[in-house]
Amino acid sequence: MAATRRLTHSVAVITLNNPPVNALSYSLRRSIIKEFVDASKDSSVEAIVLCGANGKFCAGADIKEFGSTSVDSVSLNHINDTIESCKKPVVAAIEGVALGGGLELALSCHYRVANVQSLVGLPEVLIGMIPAAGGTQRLPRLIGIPAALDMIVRGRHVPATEALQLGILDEVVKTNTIDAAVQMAMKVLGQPLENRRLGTLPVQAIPNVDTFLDTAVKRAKGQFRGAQAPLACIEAVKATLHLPFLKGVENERVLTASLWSTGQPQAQQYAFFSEREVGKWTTPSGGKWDKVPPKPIQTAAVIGLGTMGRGIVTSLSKANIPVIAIEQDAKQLDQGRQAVNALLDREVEKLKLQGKTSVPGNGLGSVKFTVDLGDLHSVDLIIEAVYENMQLKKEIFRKLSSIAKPDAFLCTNTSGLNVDEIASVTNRPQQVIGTHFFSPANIMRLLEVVRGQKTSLTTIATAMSLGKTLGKVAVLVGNCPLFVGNRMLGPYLEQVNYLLEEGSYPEEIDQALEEFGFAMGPCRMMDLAGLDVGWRSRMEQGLTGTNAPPGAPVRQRNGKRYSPLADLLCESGRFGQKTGKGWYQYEKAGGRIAKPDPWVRDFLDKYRRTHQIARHQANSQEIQDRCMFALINEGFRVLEDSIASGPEDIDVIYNNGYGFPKHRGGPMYYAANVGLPKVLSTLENYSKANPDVPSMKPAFLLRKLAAVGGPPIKEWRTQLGNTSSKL
Ligand SMILES: C/C=C(\C)C(=O)SCCNC(=O)CCNC(=O)[C@H](O)C(C)(C)COP(=O)(O)OP(=O)(O)OC[C@H]1O[C@@H](n2cnc3c(N)ncnc32)[C@H](O)[C@@H]1OP(=O)(O)O
Repeated sequence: MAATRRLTHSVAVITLNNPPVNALSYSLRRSIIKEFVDASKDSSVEAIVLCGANGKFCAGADIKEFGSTSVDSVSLNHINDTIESCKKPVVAAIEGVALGGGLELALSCHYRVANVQSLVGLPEVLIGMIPAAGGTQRLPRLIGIPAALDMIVRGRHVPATEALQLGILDEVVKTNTIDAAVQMAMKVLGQPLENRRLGTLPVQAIPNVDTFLDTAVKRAKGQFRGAQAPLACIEAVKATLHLPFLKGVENERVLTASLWSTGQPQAQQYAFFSEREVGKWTTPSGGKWDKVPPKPIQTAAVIGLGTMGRGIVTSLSKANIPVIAIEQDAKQLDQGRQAVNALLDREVEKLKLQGKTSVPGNGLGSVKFTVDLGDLHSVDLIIEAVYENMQLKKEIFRKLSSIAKPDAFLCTNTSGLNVDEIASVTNRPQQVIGTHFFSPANIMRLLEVVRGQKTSLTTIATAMSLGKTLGKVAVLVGNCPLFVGNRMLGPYLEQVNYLLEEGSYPEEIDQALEEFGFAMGPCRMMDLAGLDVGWRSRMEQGLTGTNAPPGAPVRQRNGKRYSPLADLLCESGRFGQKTGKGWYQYEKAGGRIAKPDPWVRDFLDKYRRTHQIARHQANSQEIQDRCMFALINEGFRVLEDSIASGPEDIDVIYNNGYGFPKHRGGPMYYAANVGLPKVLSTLENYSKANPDVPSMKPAFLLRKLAAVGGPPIKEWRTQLGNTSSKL
């Protein structure tokens, strides 16, 4: 990891080289400053170009070095100030990415030339930080407060063409970026540099700036629910209005220290690295991500064009994979076609904004709509996405066995059905795998890849690689009812129901969990998903309806506590958003604006009277603890059963599929942070008082880890040691 220097004409080209992304580690920074100072002193050098090796400019500070106690004598701020004040023109040649400290470095150069394919941005907020190497001070001085604030608070990766329009870049090129930067350096020789030093420029005034910033704070509080970094970003940008540049940079440092003390950056950086770690899957049979090459997927098919199927088709097309989309009859096919086309139109609009419409077909894979399963004879991978019915799925997989080419992969999009049972009806169980997409599938980042007993390593590698191609974060999980995410949701929602029975109202529970940081409280989530889904499943399990055991106590099943509340809502036609009524009332069937419903309050009050339940109104802390610890406890059981290979996998699933607040790291990271002994004792107390709620009985693994003092999360895997593996 070093910066190297060569001379082209009279231009010194300094190349940052620290694979894979030229992160600004301590040693790279030391090397950059040495080469830069040497070049600026060298009389044969008239101008300097900064560029990155391996087609990338720089992805910013080395996140792995954050929090390290080593003395940092070469700060990025020092480098940036040295560059900016250089008397020779300095040009940044941006290829690939200039992110975070990478863009801050480029902003301290006097000119910026970028490749048309490159992305620039200040995404520090996504790892719980602010751009603290002068980014919050230089960018507003360059492009104005509104545009800078938008980029910094959202952490957006901005395509080069947009960055050119914003004024971040001086030139965008399609061919050799470094040559273009050298040309630019030669062209500007002799021109004054004063107005190119962003740190010396005033920030452009905007009308009603205070109102503008207050609105930004309100919006960020609503949108990011408890995350401190977006607010600190606004605070830092605001300082450009009343502090001189150097004081503004000092303020960045103070804000960073204060953020660090909240623990949120550490949690978000754990989440960042966990997302990358889950791609490095292993299996106990010795399979490993870097040993098993995936098969290329040139064509794909999706069976079923309901909500999930439409999103999956769109997702494949977006990744430029030609898709065959299948429905069972002409009417449903037509509905599916219209819906997919509408989704694809939106994608084209987005590509237009990114200036990417010159690619043939707009860079989208073609979609062929058909009702003929026979059309699938030559596709590489088929995703079945019909509704959750085992018999129907088996029937389709039986047919696919004879239709699909022998080496085709068969995927089932299920949120919890047994992948082995589906695979068992095929002539190729080794090529069958579960791909659990999350709705809307063209937007949600999570993909649970569910491995069956007979799934081959090549099939795993191919499904995991497909997930990456689709821009998703794919997590390999074992096959058990409901897999990881939905399985953990069970005990969480059980607590929600018990809290409702005991005296909380839906809006109080939602408020407590939204304050915790969840994107959506559980009652609104159940309304969105449809209360009838769980009701049907409970009927099938014989817990309610005509199959329920005759004479069973209303609030008990098989000796365990049972809440019939959701069944009663469904019996009165309240299925959630789709019927305009559920735990809330909506403006119309299919409406989205949830309003507390006096009917529900009345219903809950009557229910308590009928069952003589003394009202207990839990406060926010109790609601959060009971729901979170129920979720976490099941997470430990998932680990005991080896359904997920580590706590990071669970956290990635929850952060990306269930709206868990990333600034808390994920449920398992949160547990480690709260302290496992505390989680254990809370569960023990609850369990003693409620022996009929087995889901709250502390998991064995939780006890085991708490007994050794609750080690840091990165040490948990070693304790998982001897568990029998289903992966
Ligand atoms: C104050 C704070 C300042 C000044 C900062 O600069 S904070 C850092 C700001 N930068 C970022 O947040 C960028 C983070 N990186 C990314 O968004 C992406 O990695 C990428 C867009 C740069 C590349 O994406 P992709 O091609 O998909 O590759 P991966 O994400 O898988 O990354 C490849 C490996 O590089 C490691 N990596 C990436 N960025 C950093 C970084 N800034 N510091 C340290 N390491 C980084 C990443 O973990 C991958 O590592 P391996 O998994 O391969 O070991």
